[in-house]
Amino acid sequence: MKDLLEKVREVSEIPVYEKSIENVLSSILLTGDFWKIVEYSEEPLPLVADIIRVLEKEGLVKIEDEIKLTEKGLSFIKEYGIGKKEINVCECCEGRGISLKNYKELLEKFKEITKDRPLPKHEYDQGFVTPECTVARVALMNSRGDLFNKDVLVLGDDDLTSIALMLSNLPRRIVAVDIDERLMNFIKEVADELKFKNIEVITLDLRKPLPEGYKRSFDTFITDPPETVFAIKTFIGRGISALKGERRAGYFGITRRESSLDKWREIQRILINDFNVVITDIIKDFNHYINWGYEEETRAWKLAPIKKKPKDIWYKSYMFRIETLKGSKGFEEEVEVGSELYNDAESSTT
Ligand SMILES: NCCCCN(CCCN)CCCN
Repeated sequence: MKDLLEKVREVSEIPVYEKSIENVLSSILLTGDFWKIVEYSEEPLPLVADIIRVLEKEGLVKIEDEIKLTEKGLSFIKEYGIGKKEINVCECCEGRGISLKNYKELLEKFKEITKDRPLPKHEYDQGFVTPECTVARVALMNSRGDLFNKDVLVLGDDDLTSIALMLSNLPRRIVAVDIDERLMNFIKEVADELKFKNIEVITLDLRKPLPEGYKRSFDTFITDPPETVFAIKTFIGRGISALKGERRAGYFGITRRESSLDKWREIQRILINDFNVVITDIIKDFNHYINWGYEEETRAWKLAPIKKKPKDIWYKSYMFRIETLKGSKGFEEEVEVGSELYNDAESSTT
């Protein structure tokens, strides 16, 4: 295992541990599909690709139309006592811990209204979640008392969370921010259809601080950012600077597909030390992303050992909920970045 570790370290910029290799091997025991191996391993995609290449060079796996252990690989896992990955996700709530029993009608209406929604655009790292996820976000936020008669800010809305919020009629006011004209027009049209008055749809460049009128003006924000440190600061930091004061809530998705645990620790340090907020929830695989269609244009495709598009959902993210307390503060500086907003060593689907 030690020399395997060394060989992966030689080729990968991402921190590698014995556990990383163990996670990949135990996932290969479960599936030969590359995208599902990435999902079950919970390691960043580029690292999984590096590990599989080293395993192949060492004769432990063979790569044909799927990824399989060789005889040598099977004796290796026996020697190290590596077991098959076990998935125990609740069939009823898909692991979210949120029941949609009060939202059945809203879910059907949401599916109906969004059936010809704008499709994901590569340039903005778009990839929307299933309707069940979007509606579960409303159910989650409402169960925490963060929606009824509250002012809610949606930073980036290819998931059309603002439409589910309008259908719920819970918030007092909604502001949806996006850089993509197609999404803004779509949301505006739906607001007109629903005769929903209390929504504002605007474009902001989140690399700049929020305009005065949006600072300290909301009770709740939700965002689903790319996961470079810059994006965490601009999307989540701006969201926190938009909150009115103490004991307000923020929600955002953080994935394992494009963020190692080392980056997770850095993100959590920024939340605790820079933004001085408290993390109240981290819900594994709350968000399930529908395959976005532009896979072949991404780094992930170049790294994938088998050039087959993903069959089912493999990209998921954890839902974080934070609350502000005394001394919490957002991010008010300007950032001068271009593609570094979307790309770092661990990202691959942007
Ligand atoms: N590039 C395709 C996948 C993008 C996922 N990220 C943006 C999702 C916007 N709804 C979110 C990653 C988790 N923060």
